[in-house]
Amino acid sequence: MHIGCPTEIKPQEFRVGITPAAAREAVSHGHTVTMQAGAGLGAGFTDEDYTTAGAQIAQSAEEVFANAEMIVKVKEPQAVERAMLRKGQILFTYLHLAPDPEQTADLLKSGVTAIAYETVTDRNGGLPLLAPMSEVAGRLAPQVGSWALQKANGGRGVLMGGVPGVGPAEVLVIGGGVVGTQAARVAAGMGADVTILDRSIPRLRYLDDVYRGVFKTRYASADATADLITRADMVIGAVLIAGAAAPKLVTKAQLSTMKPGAVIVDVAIDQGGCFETSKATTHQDPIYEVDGVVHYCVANMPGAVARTSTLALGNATMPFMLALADKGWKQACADDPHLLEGLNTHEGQLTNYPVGKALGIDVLSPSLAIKG
Ligand SMILES: NC(=O)C1=CN([C@@H]2O[C@H](COP(=O)(O)OP(=O)(O)OC[C@H]3O[C@@H](n4cnc5c(N)ncnc54)[C@H](O)[C@@H]3O)[C@@H](O)[C@H]2O)C=CC1
Ligand SMILES: CC(=O)C(=O)O
Ligand SMILES: [Mg+2]
Repeated sequence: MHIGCPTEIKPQEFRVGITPAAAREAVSHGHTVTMQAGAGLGAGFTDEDYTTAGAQIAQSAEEVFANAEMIVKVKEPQAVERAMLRKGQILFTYLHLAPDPEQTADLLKSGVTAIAYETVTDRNGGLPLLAPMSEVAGRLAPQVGSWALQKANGGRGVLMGGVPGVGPAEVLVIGGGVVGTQAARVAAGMGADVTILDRSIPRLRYLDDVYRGVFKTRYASADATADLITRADMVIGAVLIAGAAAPKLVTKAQLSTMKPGAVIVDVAIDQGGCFETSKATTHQDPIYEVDGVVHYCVANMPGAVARTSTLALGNATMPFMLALADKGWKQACADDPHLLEGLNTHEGQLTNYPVGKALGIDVLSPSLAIKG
């Protein structure tokens, strides 16, 4: 199969969809890999690293999109990229369609067969292609949040760990999955007083057992959320219902109950965000203020640490990319029901139920799509 990997064009996105190691494996399986010139530079990989691995270099994105049977990327295709997709082509990348009707309409119109990293599952109920980036974003969240807490950035001027005689920052993490756990670990490591809220009691039990008091856990009732946000210096949004639009857990009216200069880091922004006042921002202009509360809502946080993120994402996507290339998407998805859950669009039809529900679009069952 001819696999193509363009340079990411989302603002300040420095990751790349294929590492030289993944290119080498694909070539050793008999596939052709074409990288857009310079695609790996932001992550520290030169064109020579790719040609040494057996890949070819194309001078433009147009050339990559025109020739590849499968496009492997990181972020959702931007409008100019969507215009280059076609029926019969596979797109393997993050999509986050539930909060994005425009992108969904374009993908359906193109006829492309789109497999979204974030809805591929594993046998433990996890999301193996989201998890590595959730680990990165979770570990970054207290780091960017503590920067936003500084006075010059509009924050309360509170130091995460406090100092002897002065208490630490209070950090509330809503959602104790991959992002939430990593965020809580790092915030606690910085010396903050951390509480995790989750709706899953088994998950709270696991966190309590494993972390033994490094942070506190609370059940995420609306009452507990309303109470804890009034005390927090930083609130990190980390909930997910796979594929679906994020539930709004803090309303605009509730912001006035928070401390002036408190910081919200809404990591769940890529699924629409879990604060009513969240809107996606970029690394170039990451924060804004609503009712005295600083909001950080960057939808591609891992792009900030592109080298680490590219290596972690590449490790996770490679076996799936190889299966798609070796067998073709229909056989690969027929053999692996977890990969089939990644199928979001095929030949003009939506094939993911939570996305269909969020957008009010009829869904073709993915198991019928592979038979068609
Ligand atoms: N902004 C960015 O750059 C990035 C964003 N993300 C996003 O972060 C979000 C979280 O991802 P993961 O941690 O991997 O998901 P996960 O599935 O591991 O964890 C989500 C947690 O939220 C909990 N939850 C669901 N509804 C809840 C509610 N109403 N109240 C409290 N808890 C609730 C679940 O029980 C689960 O423990 C996703 O939207 C993901 O796409 C991930 C990576 C990068
Ligand atoms: C998960 C995601 O959206 C990202 O890594 O950018
Ligand atoms: Mg996005």
